[in-house]
Amino acid sequence: MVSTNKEVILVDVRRWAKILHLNDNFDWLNLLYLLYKYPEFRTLYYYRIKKSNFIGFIFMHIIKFFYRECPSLFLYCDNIGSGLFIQHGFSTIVSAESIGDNCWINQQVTIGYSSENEHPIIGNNVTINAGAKLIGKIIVNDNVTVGANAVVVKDVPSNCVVVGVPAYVIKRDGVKVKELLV
Ligand SMILES: CC(=O)SCCNC(=O)CCNC(=O)[C@H](O)C(C)(C)COP(=O)(O)OP(=O)(O)OC[C@H]1O[C@@H](n2cnc3c(N)ncnc32)[C@H](O)[C@@H]1OP(=O)(O)O
Repeated sequence: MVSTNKEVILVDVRRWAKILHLNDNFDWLNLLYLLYKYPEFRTLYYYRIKKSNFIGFIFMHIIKFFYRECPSLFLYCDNIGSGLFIQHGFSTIVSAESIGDNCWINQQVTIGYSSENEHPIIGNNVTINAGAKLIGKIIVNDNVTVGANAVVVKDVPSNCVVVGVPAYVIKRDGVKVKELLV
C-alpha cells in the first residue's frame, strides 16, 4: 500500500518496466520512455497527476497538448490502486467504484454501472482480459483472472479464474473446477 501520488507513480513505472522488460535501474528514464512510447501509460499518468494538486492539474493540461492520451481509454474511477497495467487500451472504459493494486486491464474491456450508483469494486492483483465486461454493484475479489469476453455480473471470490457469459469459475486456487457464481 503506497500513500503519496509520487509513490503511486513510481510503483506504476516499476510495474510497467517489469512487464515490458525495461532496465529497472532507471526509474526516471523509464518514466520518460513510457510517456513517450505508450499512450496507455500517458492516460494513467495524467489521471495520477490530475489528482495531485492545482499545479499538477495545469501541468497535465500543458503536456497533454504535446503528448496525447490514448484516444479511446477512459478512466472514470476515483480510486485506482498503484501498479495498474493497461495493455492495448483501445475501446476500454473503467468506471469502477475502486480498483486495487497491481491490476491488469486489456483492450475492449468495460467496467461499468448497471444503474447510476452501481459500479463494480475490483480487488488487488485482478487481471481483466480482452473484451471482458464487468457490470453493476459486484465485488471482484483479490487475485482473480477474468477471461477474454467474459461477462461478470455477480461477485467473484478471490483466487479464481472466471470465463463465459454469464461468467462461471473454471479455476479456484489453481485447481480446475466448474462452479456457478452466486
Ligand atoms: C493482441 C493481444 O494478444 S492482447 C492479449 C489477448 N489475450 C487475452 O486477453 C488472454 C485471455 N486469456 C484467457 O481468456 C484465458 O483462456 C484464461 C486466462 C481465462 C484461462 O486460461 P487458463 O487458466 O490457462 O485456462 P485453460 O486454457 O486451461 O482453459 C480451461 C477451460 O476454460 C475454457 N476457457 C478458457 N478461456 C476461456 C474464455 N475466455 N472463454 C470461455 N472459455 C474459456 C477452455 O476452453 C477450457 O475448457 P475445457 O476445460 O472444457 O477444455
